Amino acid sequence: MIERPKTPLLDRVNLPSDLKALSDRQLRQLADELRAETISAVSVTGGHLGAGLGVVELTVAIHAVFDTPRDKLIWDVGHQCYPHKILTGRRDRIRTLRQKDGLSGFTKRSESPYDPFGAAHSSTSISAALGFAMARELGAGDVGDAIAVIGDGSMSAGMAYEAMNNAGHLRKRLIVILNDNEMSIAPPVGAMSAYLSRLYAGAPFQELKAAAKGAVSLLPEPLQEGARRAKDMLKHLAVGGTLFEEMGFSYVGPIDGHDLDQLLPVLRTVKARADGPILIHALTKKGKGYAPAEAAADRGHATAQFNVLTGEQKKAPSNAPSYTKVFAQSLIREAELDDRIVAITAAMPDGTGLNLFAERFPRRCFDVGIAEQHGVTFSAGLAAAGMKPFCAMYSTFLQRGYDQVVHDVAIQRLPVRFAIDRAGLVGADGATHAGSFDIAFLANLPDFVIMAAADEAELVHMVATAAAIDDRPSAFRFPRGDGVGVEMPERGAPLEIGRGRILREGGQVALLSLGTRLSEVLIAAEALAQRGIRATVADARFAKPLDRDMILQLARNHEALITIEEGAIGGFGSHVAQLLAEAGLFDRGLRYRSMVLPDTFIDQASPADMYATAGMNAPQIEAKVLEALGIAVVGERRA
Ligand SMILES: Cc1ncc(C[n+]2csc(CCOP(=O)(O)OP(=O)(O)O)c2C)c(N)n1
Ligand SMILES: CC(=O)[C@@H](O)[C@H](O)COP(=O)(O)O
Ligand SMILES: [Mg+2]
Repeated sequence: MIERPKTPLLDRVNLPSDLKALSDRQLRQLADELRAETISAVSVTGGHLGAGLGVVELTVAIHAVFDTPRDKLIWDVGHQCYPHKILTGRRDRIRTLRQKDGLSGFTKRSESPYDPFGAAHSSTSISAALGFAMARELGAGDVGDAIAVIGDGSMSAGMAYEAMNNAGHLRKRLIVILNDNEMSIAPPVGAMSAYLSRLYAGAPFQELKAAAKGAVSLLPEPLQEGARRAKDMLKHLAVGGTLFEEMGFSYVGPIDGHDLDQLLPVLRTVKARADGPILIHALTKKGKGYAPAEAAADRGHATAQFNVLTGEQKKAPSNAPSYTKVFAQSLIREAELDDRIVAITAAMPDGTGLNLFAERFPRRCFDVGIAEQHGVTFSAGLAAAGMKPFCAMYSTFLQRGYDQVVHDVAIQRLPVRFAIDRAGLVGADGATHAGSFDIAFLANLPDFVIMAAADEAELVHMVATAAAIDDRPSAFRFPRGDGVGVEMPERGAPLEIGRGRILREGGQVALLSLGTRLSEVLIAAEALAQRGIRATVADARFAKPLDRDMILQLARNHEALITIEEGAIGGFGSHVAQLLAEAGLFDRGLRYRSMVLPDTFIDQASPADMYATAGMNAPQIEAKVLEALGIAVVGERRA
């Protein structure tokens, strides 16, 4: 178990500059304390545990050797940055991680000068670091070294190679640390992952190669002797380069990323001698030093609050299945009937539920790595060849594949089905992971069919509908978390395309909901009834094509029409407004309001709190109706 040292060094460290006074032996002690503090903090807050535990020694070594914040340390994704936050003046707030008004779970420029570049989506670090490096070369600002720390999973994304390609061409000093723990969220896939494993297996080969190049001193001490001995042998051998060297990087490694006796000398040497792009390959263990994390299938990637002694997580009980599970089970049922159905995930098999699909249909499920752009076009290729691809992505990550959605899918009218999980506000991951934009960025594409599930039963039908749409692209969206507990259909029945449904007849005001705000709308309608206001409630089901007949009827037969959706401006409400304007209904005095996410990025909190901030919970819907009808409420408190 984790033991707290008697004289904590961590108490003497507030900023990285405090590390400069510590000996290497003390840095080792500090690393142990930092690991214990990280575990303790995450046990209280929940969050990304395994990745941070894997970089504790790297974090200490980088801050001990380099001069942050002048040197720019850029963590890829940023989910491993908790130890970094503790060492950079944020220890006093570390138990507010991912909470409302607390520290972000990722790096964030507005939070600290030690976070020079924010992240949360992967594979951006080398590009950003190269930007800093070139700004330094051009004399801009007070910029020292630029150091990107990128994981092996994040190395599967095209952006990382685009950046290395550029860096190899520019040939300026740039430090990339490849944090290779042989894990993404799930075990990593792909040829690159296999290549890194071969480099790992070939550690002695690196000694030989370094010897061949006379670069022995760049190796950590324990490897130097072997390399020296190998030198004679090498006189007669030809030694090839790693992929990184072929791309213009010097390559150092692989080294043990938990051994400060290797990390410190390598980083010091690199700091003293690097004169171009250099990649340090560090081997680490995700979850290192905390047995329950090391033993977990995901190596403790993300966790709820937990008991430090047992590792047991505290999870809230639920009476309803998660939307993700309902999607996966529905897709499996459809796929049992149609062997053209295939599923695609970009490194999120568990998060999208496709792990279940893969168990049932291993040959029909593709994990393409963190490669959303490729995943979309790969799906388009499958569709063009007559398959029925379900491309399952989180709303926020689909953003990365937008040109592919437009150029490869929509323009060619290919029937790719986008299963968009984590639609709407997601909670603790905050603004970077909010699924705010997909309705807007898809609904403006000609011929797309776009659905939003109001509850988990609706989701079953939408999966069946998407399976049946074979002549054009389609998408259905659903939120993070559990359903509302409605009765579930035996199996999905395809919906009529572009038809909504009326759930409650009122007559005075019409509330037209798209997605899971429906339950809040129904609560608001009930509260309005208590005031004697009769509200009609409709579920649009489709953001595209719109149910024109239903919407025009609602507009003509009510004093006011209010739309509500879990998406940013420019989505469903804008399309409804366009329809109403074209039909001349504004000229006839219709009171129309559109409730959308506000034009601001909302920081992390619980989803309910975030929706309160967005003004989209039941009391705020009720207030919107009163305002639209011109009814003043005096002396009432509103949530
Ligand atoms: C563009 C994008 N797609 C997917 C994700 C979800 N995601 C977060 S971390 C992660 C795995 C990263 O693996 P790696 O870089 O090896 O870091 P590790 O967790 O192993 O330290 C994934 C897929 C993301 N953050 N960004
Ligand atoms: C860092 C990252 O991008 C993922 O780990 C993400 O936090 C997962 O989110 P879910 O918990 O919604 O699957
Ligand atoms: Mg990894």
